[in-house]
Amino acid sequence: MTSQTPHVPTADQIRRAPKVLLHDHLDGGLRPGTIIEIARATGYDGLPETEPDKLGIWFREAADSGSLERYLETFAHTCAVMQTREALFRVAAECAQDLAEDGVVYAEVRYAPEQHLEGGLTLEEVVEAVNEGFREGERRAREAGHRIRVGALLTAMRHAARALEIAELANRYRDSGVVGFDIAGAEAGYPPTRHLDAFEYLKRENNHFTIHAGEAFGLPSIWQALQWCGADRLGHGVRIIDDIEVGDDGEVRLGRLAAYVRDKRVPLELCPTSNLQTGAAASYAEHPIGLLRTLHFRATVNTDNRLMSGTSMSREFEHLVETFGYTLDDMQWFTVNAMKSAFIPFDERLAMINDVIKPGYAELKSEWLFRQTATTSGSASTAG
Ligand SMILES: O=c1[nH]cnc2c1ncn2[C@H]1C[C@H](O)[C@@H](CO)O1
Ligand SMILES: [Zn+2]
Repeated sequence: MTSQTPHVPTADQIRRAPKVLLHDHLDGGLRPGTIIEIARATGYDGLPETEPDKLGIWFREAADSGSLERYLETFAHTCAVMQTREALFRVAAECAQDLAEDGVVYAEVRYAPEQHLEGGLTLEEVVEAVNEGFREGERRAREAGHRIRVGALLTAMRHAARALEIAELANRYRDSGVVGFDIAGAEAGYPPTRHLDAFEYLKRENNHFTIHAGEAFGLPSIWQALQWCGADRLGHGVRIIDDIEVGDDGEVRLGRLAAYVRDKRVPLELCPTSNLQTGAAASYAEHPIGLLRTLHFRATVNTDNRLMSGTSMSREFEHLVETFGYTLDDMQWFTVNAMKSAFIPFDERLAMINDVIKPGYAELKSEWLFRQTATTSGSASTAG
């Protein structure tokens, strides 16, 4: 009987389960206490709160605006305290530590180097400081008994005009810590094709990129990202739901674009909580991730901005487990999907799946079985 019962994970098991994160912004994941300390040290006096708990709440509430543009305004404060080598190193190291502590075993963390030049750093110095911070965070995590690998994605801001330069930067550091490229920022009015030269350059270099598309703007943005720009993955891509029809009888019909995304196994970097804040979805229950998982799209679960959303990988999964009744098998499915879609070489992805992810879930499932057996025999003996 127990073997047919789904393994619904506890909060502790969700935290200990190996998780893979493809979409997380470095400037969206700072510890509130770190923001306050760096602001004091560097003389930034624009913070709306100076006590860590209150500042954390402020970010969550300010980001909870229902619009991507207003959500993005909060990054002025995090970027303001990420303008020196020391600050970038610290933020990156703490990011790797926090993710490892949360059970993330592989992460691709993105940031826009062009937003960290106000203190006089060069683009190269920014990338090197962040890379060194990630290595330090990985080392500290190892010391604390956690295993994590972090790769950087370099983002270009879509309203600016530095995408080719940032793409070239990503290509220069591809063998030293940078695994790919991305564009982010306000989507409406800034279509991906504005930066076609950067994407074409990366394709000629056989490099990888993802594009924020289908978050605040719908199908045309996704279509451009895939068919004009050649994106390997979609940042969000949640609005692909607009091309899926579910009839009253439950019959599902995919439009041409949705069919292409599913047939080609295009990875969707879904970020449920972030979508609730920017208005892309009304509730967890109504979030397209439920249907996309049922239809076997290459869906992955992500945090987007842990500070602005007050979230973590574990919390995202907690919401999904609570809403959709997901089991350890579902968690493993999302995690393997993410690992398959990472930008590191195939053999390294495979090794992560076979040596870390599958054994990790197998262990949790056997724990679960043990617990069930103990409970059943316990109740049997009481009854008897
Ligand atoms: O969800 C997002 N959509 C578009 N842009 C975003 C999102 N989250 C963060 N950004 C922007 C703000 C950051 O300053 C920038 C680089 O990480 O990327
Ligand atoms: Zn994002």
